[in-house]
Amino acid sequence: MNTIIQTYQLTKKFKEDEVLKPLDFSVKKGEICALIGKNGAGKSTLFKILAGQLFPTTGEIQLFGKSSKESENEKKRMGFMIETPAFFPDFTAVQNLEYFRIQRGVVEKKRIYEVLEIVGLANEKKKQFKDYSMGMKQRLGIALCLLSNPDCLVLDEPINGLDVEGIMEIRRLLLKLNQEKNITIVISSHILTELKLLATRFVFIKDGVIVDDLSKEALEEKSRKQILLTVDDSVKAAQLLERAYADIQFKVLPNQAITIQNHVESSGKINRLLVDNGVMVKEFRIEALNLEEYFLGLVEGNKHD
Ligand SMILES: Nc1ncnc2c1ncn2[C@@H]1O[C@H](COP(=O)(O)OP(=O)(O)OP(=O)(O)O)[C@@H](O)[C@H]1O
Repeated sequence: MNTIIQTYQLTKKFKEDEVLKPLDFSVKKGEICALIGKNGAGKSTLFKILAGQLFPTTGEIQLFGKSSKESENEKKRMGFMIETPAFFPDFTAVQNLEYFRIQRGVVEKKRIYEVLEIVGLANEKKKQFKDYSMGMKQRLGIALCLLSNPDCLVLDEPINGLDVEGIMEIRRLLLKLNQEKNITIVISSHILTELKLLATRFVFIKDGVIVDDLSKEALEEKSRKQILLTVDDSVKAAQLLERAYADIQFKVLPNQAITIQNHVESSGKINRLLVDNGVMVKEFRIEALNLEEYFLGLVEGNKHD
């Protein structure tokens, strides 16, 4: 069974507010799948539904090929960190994990020492949770997810608020879990540069809709180039572009400059479109696009600065 998570036409409404539109989201075994979207795009809502913390309004979820109604055993193969767990501030890592181990009644005590070893906290025997750095706290959260020996981890913004060192520690840990322990990972974050270093697949969500779904290679290929043009009337140029290409992704920059992230292969037609409609094109070139701009183009849509 290669598909670990699959949703079919999953929707979620809060009163009249449809925050997930019919969503087919899937994760395959071995992937590190990044879920990328702006605040409020629906990432946590999707994760909470997968974790069983929220009910979907409509739609279906399968975990490891079993429908959610019959997937009690499959749920145990998942580890979720959706909010930072409520650890006891005065407890050490071992005491905190022991509390949750007993509460969940899942595993032998020796697993606590194994997971602390995995997340690099095995030597922090005496330190209380309140004296941990943010990175250590997040790693303890991941250790808690690992207690039940899951095959798949779902982590909602695990690197939020961490400094560079903390982020690197989490990256190393997640890569180790994926590559050495064969754990599939789903991760959301706003730190795009970090996701690029980590993820093998990129799913972009905007207003509850998946707007793109790319492998690492496809993302690199797709985001390689953009058109940069300078015109005498960027507002008119923007209107012409929108009218000619419904799905065009572009940004209007200061000084009458515009960058266009897709339709790069139609650069000649775009130039002619503008000129034929009375826009003076002062500069027109194709340049390399960095990945951040591609990410932002997708999750923000056309942006007029
Ligand atoms: N319990 C709730 N009741 C009503 N609206 C909610 C509830 N939970 C989330 N929402 C709304 O659903 C939308 C999606 O929220 P969600 O937390 O899933 O976004 P997100 O992509 O995780 O954002 P962020 O990056 O800020 O965490 C938002 O408009 C939010 O206000």
